[in-house]
Amino acid sequence: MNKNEIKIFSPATVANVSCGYDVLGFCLDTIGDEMVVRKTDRKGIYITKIEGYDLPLDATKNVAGVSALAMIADAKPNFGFEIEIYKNIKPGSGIGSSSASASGSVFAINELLGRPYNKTQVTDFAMKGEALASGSEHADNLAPGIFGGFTLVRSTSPLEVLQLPTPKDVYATIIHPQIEIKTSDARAILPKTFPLKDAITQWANLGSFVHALHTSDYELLKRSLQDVIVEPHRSQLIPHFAEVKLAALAHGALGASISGAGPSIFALSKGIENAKNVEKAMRNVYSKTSIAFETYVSKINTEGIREI
Ligand SMILES: Nc1ncnc2c1ncn2[C@@H]1O[C@H](COP(=O)(O)OP(=O)(O)OP(=O)(O)O)[C@@H](O)[C@H]1O
Ligand SMILES: N[C@@H](CCO)C(=O)O
Repeated sequence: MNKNEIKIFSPATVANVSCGYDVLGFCLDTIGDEMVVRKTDRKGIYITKIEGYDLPLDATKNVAGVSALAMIADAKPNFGFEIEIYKNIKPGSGIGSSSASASGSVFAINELLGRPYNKTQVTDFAMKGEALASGSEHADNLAPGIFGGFTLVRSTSPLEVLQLPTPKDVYATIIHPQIEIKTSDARAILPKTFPLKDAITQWANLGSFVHALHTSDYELLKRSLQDVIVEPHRSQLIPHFAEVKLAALAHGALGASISGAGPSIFALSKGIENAKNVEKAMRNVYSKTSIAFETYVSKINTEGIREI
């Protein structure tokens, strides 16, 4: 018997991970949204409650509704769904706020339907919602949320997601300065073409990063966490980015860069003590400014979205 209602935790995620613009991502554990989804007799998708941030209740204007509508257009159930969203991830934060909603609704509906779709298909429906927020279909926040751990999106059409191994001692530190950067704006400022020598550097780093995950080679991980394509352009949108990055590296981070489209900055470290030292160093930089901020230290969440 399928359930009538489910409550889920939909975690925040870090996309790009320095060397993997639009393809690489990982899943966090200490911050995420909660959602309740229940079956209802009236057909369609109804967002009945949103707490935390001011977002549209209209299902066609909310990423959670858009992905859910795409799923039910395919599944054609003879009932509908009500969605309640309890948001903790600030929209425009760079840690996958829109992605958590777009993937959470379809994960939950798939569970209530008795899991007719596999994780790749769930991600495909979620991409329809994510496109509403960013103006393009990309899955580098969605895939780690749905699959857990580190993921690589080899292709979006057709969608192919590779689940990568998570070395057991890797921890993430996030600093989120409370300014908003819209993903669509951060995408618009990027050049359309790049010098071949930069592309070579970037794909060498991406390949090495994936190899480092497979072999738990922390020194290689450190050398690979570099972005010569996107960071030089987007870092100008984030106050004190260079100081935060330098502070993180000086206090033991393996690497640091912009989380997704920013303004959040992430660092990866070996061991939780290093990750906490990096948090302190990052906080020191912003403490000297008038910009409000939040920080998080998190293990890599290898499960992804889960029922609670
Ligand atoms: N359920 C929702 N949750 C969050 N944002 C939503 C939702 N529905 C619609 N939006 C819109 O999506 C935009 C935020 O998405 P955006 O991709 O810019 O931020 P983000 O998801 O935090 O960033 P990133 O993808 O870089 O991690 C806002 O304009 C917001 O109004
Ligand atoms: N890869 C995306 C992630 C943000 O949604 C970007 O950086 O624009």
